[in-house]
Parts: sequence; C-alpha cells; structure tokens
Amino acid sequence: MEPGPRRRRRHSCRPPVSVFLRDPNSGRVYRRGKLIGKGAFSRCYKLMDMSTSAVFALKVVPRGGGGAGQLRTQGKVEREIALHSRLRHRNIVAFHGHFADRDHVYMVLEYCSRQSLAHVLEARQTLTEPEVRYYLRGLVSGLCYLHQRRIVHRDLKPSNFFLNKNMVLKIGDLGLAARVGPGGRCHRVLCGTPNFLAPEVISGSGHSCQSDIWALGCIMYTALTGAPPFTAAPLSEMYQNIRPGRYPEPAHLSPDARRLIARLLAPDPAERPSLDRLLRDDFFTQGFTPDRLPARSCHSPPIFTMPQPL
Ligand SMILES: CC[C@@H]1C(=O)N(C)c2cncnc2N1C1CCCC1
Repeated sequence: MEPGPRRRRRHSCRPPVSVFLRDPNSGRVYRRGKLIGKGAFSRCYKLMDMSTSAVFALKVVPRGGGGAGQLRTQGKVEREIALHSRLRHRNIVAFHGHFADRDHVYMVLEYCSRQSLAHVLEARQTLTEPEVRYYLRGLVSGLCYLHQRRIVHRDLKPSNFFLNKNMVLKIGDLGLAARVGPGGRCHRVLCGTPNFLAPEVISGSGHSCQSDIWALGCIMYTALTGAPPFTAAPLSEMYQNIRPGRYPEPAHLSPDARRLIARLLAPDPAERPSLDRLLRDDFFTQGFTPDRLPARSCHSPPIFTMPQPL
C-alpha cells in the first residue's frame, strides 16, 4: 500500500491548553481565561493568578513534535525568554515568568487592557501631533533602555506597542529582538517580515539601533498621515522607494513634523538623530506634550485644555 501524501500538521491537532496552570518555579496557580489572539506560532490568553486575582496575558507556544520548523521555533522562544526576562522598564511589557510542560512553553506577561497602538490607529486613522509626541516619548524611553543594553528590537510597529488601562505605551513582542555585535550590527537571519525595513537592512548590512530609529520615522509618518510612508506593491517597487528614502511629502503636517520625519527617514543611518537628540528636536520642544491621554482618545480626538495663565 503506497503511503498517502504526508498530511501537513493542521493547527486543529494542536494539544489543548489546560484551564488551570501551575508555574513549578514559583508555585503560583493560574486560571486561563479567554483566547485574546492567535499568532503564527503562539496563542494568547487572559490569565488570572488564583491567589491574588491579578490579571496577566499568557503567550503559549506549542513544543513541536520534532521537525525542522519546530526546532527553529524552540530556539526562537528560548531566545525571546532569555532576553525579555531580564528587562524591566515602564515602557517595556513586563515579563512576569515562564514555564513549560510536555506540550507547551508559557510566558506570563503584563496585561494591556487597551490592546495596541494599531487598534487606536484603526479606530482613529490619524492622531493629533500632541498624541504623537506622547506616544513617541514613551517609545523613545523604552527604546533607549533596549539600545543601552545593545538590544535592537527589529520589528517596531504599532501592533507591538501595547497600551495598559492608563494608556501607558509598552513595547512588546521581543521575538525578533537581538543583541547587536561590537560593530553595532546584527546579521542574524530574520525569520519574520518586519514592517518598516530600513534601506541598510534591505541592502543586507544588517540591523542596528539606527534601523530601529528608521522604524520610528515610519511610525510617526503613519500616525500623522494615516498611511505608511512606503507602501508600493510589488515589494521590489517598495524597496526602490525605501533605498533613496522617497515617500509622499506629507504637505498638511506642521513644518517641525515634516522636518523630523525627513531626519528619521534619512537613507544614511549615520544621518538619523540619536534617541536623545530626537527628544530635543523642535517637534518636541516647540509643541505641547500631554503627560497622559484620556482613554476616549482610543476612538475620538482628545480636546486638550491648556492650563490658562492665572
Ligand atoms: C500576549 C500577546 C500580546 C502581548 O505580547 N502582550 C504583552 C499583551 C498584553 N495584553 C494583551 N494582549 C497582549 N498581546 C496580544 C494578544 C493577542 C495579540 C497580541
């Protein structure tokens, strides 16, 4: 009997995630809540600590039954845990613990009840300049912490910027993050298609802190105009626009915003501002930055009442 064609493993035959989970390292018992999302390699759930009722986000990665793809996923997960578990910063998603059983690897992460900046952009299309200053300030602060530890994120994009109930921005998903070598570059092959690829990454010189800063430029442009700077299809045409840093001039933005975007999207990585120079740019110093945002700004433009001079 000829063996039939090997059936590709369908996702449906993934082992189930039990409702009660015990972290053997801490002894904590958690109750798994509803599924809040599915990625290519992971499923995410709401999670409650049974003894404190504290709520977390659980990221579950199945342990493969062998096979090349699984080995890569295992290495990837271990690297993400090794990197994320050592980080602690207000604008980085808190890592509360990890454990594994026969079928899965579990990561207990900070729960962000207002989802991500991608959801805000989906609801609002564009943000006001004060809101963009607010989000960029949190982003720059978290990114500074990563870059000081020689870690490049490599996949900065709105869906990786989570928002907690107080609208504090938290950089998450360090699955593609990597330590940069002494030359300040990371050449590890990227097993994901990052959104905002910098010219030097396309030309194969590898990721650096400056390629994260290019991504900030793409995010600032997208949040202010409602569309990414480089969108052409096919990919080859988009790359032809990225290399020289050619994007549609956002005419209706303020001159300070246009100038900062042009600096961040400089084709030469050495010309892009460093993170601390970024916060001293006129865009930040000449404009009002709110200390916090109202939750309603997730779906409608906030009205900032300036403190009136007495
Ligand atoms: C757990 C995965 C991811 C995440 O990393 N965090 C911190 C998070 C924190 N809070 C809510 N959701 C979070 N997510 C979502 C779940 C579905 C897609 C991404």
